[in-house]
Amino acid sequence: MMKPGSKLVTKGLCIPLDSIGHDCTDPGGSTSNCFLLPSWTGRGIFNGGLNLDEQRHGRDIGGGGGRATRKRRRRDDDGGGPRARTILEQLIYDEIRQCDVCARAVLWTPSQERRHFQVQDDGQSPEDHASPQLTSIAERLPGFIERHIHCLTPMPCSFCTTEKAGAERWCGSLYCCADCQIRGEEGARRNAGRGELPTNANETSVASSNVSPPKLLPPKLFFCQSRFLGGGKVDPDLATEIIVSISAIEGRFKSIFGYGDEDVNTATQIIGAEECALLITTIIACTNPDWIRELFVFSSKGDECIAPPGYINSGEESLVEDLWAMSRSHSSVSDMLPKCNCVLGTAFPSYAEFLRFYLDTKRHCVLRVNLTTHPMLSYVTKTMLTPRLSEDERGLALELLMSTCSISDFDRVTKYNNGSAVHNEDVEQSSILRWRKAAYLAHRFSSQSDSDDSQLKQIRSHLQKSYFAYSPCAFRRKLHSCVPTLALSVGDLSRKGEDDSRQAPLESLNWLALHDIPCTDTNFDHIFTISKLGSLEGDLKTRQAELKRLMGQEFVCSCTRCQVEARKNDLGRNVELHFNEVQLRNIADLAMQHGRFEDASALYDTILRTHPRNGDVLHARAASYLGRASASSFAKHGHCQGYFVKAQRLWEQAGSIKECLIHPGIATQVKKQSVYRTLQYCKASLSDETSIKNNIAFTTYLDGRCFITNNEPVISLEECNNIISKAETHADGWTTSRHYAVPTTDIPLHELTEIHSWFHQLWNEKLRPLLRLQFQLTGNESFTTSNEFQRDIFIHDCFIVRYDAKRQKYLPPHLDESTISFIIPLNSDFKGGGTFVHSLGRTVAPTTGGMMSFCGGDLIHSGDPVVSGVRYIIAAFCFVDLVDSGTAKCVDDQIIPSCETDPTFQSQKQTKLKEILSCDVKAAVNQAFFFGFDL
Ligand SMILES: O=C(O)CCC(=O)C(=O)O
Ligand SMILES: [Fe+2]
Repeated sequence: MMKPGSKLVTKGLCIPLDSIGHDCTDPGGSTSNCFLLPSWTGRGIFNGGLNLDEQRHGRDIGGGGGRATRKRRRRDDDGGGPRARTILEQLIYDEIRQCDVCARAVLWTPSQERRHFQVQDDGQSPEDHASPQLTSIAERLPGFIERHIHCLTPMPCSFCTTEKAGAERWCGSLYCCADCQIRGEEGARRNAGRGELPTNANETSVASSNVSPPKLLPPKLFFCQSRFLGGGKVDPDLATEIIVSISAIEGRFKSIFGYGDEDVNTATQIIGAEECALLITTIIACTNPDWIRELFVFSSKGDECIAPPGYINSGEESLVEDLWAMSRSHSSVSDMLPKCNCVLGTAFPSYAEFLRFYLDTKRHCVLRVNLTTHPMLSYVTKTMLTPRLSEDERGLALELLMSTCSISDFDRVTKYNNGSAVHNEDVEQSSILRWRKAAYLAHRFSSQSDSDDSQLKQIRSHLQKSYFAYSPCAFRRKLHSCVPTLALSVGDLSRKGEDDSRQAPLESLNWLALHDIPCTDTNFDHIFTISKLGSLEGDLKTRQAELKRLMGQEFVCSCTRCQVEARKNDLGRNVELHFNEVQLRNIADLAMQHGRFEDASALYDTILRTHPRNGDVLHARAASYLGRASASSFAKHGHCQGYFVKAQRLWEQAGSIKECLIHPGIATQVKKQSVYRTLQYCKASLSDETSIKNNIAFTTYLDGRCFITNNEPVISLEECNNIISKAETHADGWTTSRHYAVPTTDIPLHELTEIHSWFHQLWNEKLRPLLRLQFQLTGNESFTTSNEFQRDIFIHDCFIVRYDAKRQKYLPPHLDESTISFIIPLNSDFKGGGTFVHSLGRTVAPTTGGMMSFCGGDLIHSGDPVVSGVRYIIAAFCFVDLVDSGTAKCVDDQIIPSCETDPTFQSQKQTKLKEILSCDVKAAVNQAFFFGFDL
């Protein structure tokens, strides 16, 4: 803290006007020490929302310079009341200019130097060397100077983050050390030519201060999906810290606006609901400049609701620039909140008016957001072009979509599909996805029975609700990392751990721990990092280039991921790397989430060199093989290039390591291997199998990518009923979150012990030969690399699925993680349902006990909504892979410890396995730890 009485040396001064306005301490609104800021806020200013609109006068600060598209309205009605005419105000008017650094209104001293504050901590009283007027202000308003001395307290530089005494203050909220100050090349380029402000070309300080600070971006608002690894946990002590700091912000929010949770309506009076909704557009847009135009267009809703024409398609002085400028202006909620006072109790008549206010003041507001106009949803409306739906139905579908599908879910589903190999004819998939989903929802709506009315009402009331959203800019000062620990996540904390996250309403923004965050460091800045990149999926070069573009040419990211990737060639080799296991693990897990399985494999291998018995890493390593297996194109290779078999062998070996027994993931895989006899088939000789003839007739669709059996079932009606009854009486009940992106309500077959031997026989005698025949796995060796290998089909996951009109009715469009999937309907006493295959353009449903088989990883399909009754099916994900004569080893065998052969251990293992598998694996998987705050 600066000592009282520190000397303020002002060689020219840049003082954000709004901070002066806020300094007014005159509760009665007397004129003595109030400032009126003419036409600046676009509304009246301080003092309890007193609207001084009519009194606005003064010079046009924009003055024709600055940004061409953002000229301030000039008010020449200079006849304001006495309040407007205090000497002080006049002084200030004379000194108002637009700061060329922060682009806000500032006081400007006659010396016209573009320097900001400098502090000399010599214990002398404040003094202004350059401006008698300001000295005069200082004398009359001691608090005013104090305030700025306070502001000049050495701060961590916003750009390099080192705390430096005498760091300079760029503007209302950015602190920049001298080193960074001269680096803002990007800013300088952008500022060049905006010569409206008084300059003195002969003074070097002018030249150097013509440099804008490097751009700092708000965090990207992205939605974390935990594919294999279930999110992260945060050390409880750290979590408390964050919650404390966040509630402090929230407390500030409440005290500023003077209301608590109960008085939520106040907030909508601040800015109309419509505007709020559009502001969240802005907020989201701020997180990704590339979205802005699109989002603004999509969020247009009639004339009063669109951004003024000048802001769209206006070339280089575009909205994007403005938005970035805004995001630079404030660094914390407490910094920005006081400035919202000026509009307390008012609503903007139109979006244009609001936007003008927003852009002119550059105030990030805490807002109430009405989700009915959420841009994401408008976007959905726009692309929802289904001919099946009438206008009304479309509206209803949209409503229902909003109520049942969180953005994160929407994002996940589309991402999931976009990320996978998709056949050419499915290029329209994303729009199909949207309308298809909407169609389901419309369908669901139209099938609402009377008893569901209350649910509908609930949905409707949910839609009427509006929500608070903090601008992510508030958290802008968090450090960037290409392997961030945090992401902002939308959702309701009270529902954490619930099975169906798709149902979570968008009631809060939370910080989501992307992986475990241990409390190892007292410097939270380094622990809590976010990504400022739009996408983390790029390689080192791409990311560094993008970061330079975003943060300034000098910016070099030195996060662990960048460091590790710079040494990519050393991964997996016997070279000292100096990265710890946790760091490598986080980077590898991120690669898994991105589907960069090769990168992930190399990183896991590196960890396994030093921690060969780490169950988590072995499991993840096997999962990376499986990822590569499902990324292999069946059409191109005809098999998984050995990766499925490698994954299985690794799980087998991991399951034989003492330390790995307690690992639920490995235990499950080992159990599946024994139920589906995966390894037995992997090692079996195929000669006897190829002779199996199948006499089950089927019809071929889509050039051999989809088959449906004709009339003869593969399992009898009695068998179907038996499975249903076994499933319905299964002690552990139905699971709803086994599959990460599009979960079904199901029971895995490996849990239904009573039917294991029946299923094995069915697989061996009917299903496997039939599938081998359909997908030509026999007699077509052109896909294999040598005579040593033959192709075969393996089950990776098989489960009984349950749909009903009241719980899970349908399954959204998706691709399976499989080479081949099959579906066997177990009953027919329901309405609706069936498998919709998008390339076929219709819903297919084999007879009960019949089988539909298809390239699950290539064909988009979905489960049509069940309208009444309950639909049961067996579904399975299978992989086609290469099998050798039974002796092949994984290429990476050397990194895997050998199996324990001790017989005592083997029997302990069996007991332990049973124990693990009887416990609630679901709970173990749902370990993501959320922390944050309700809004
Ligand atoms: O319900 C259906 O017919 C489709 C099921 C499905 O696609 C799946 O479980 O992956
Ligand atoms: Fe599927």
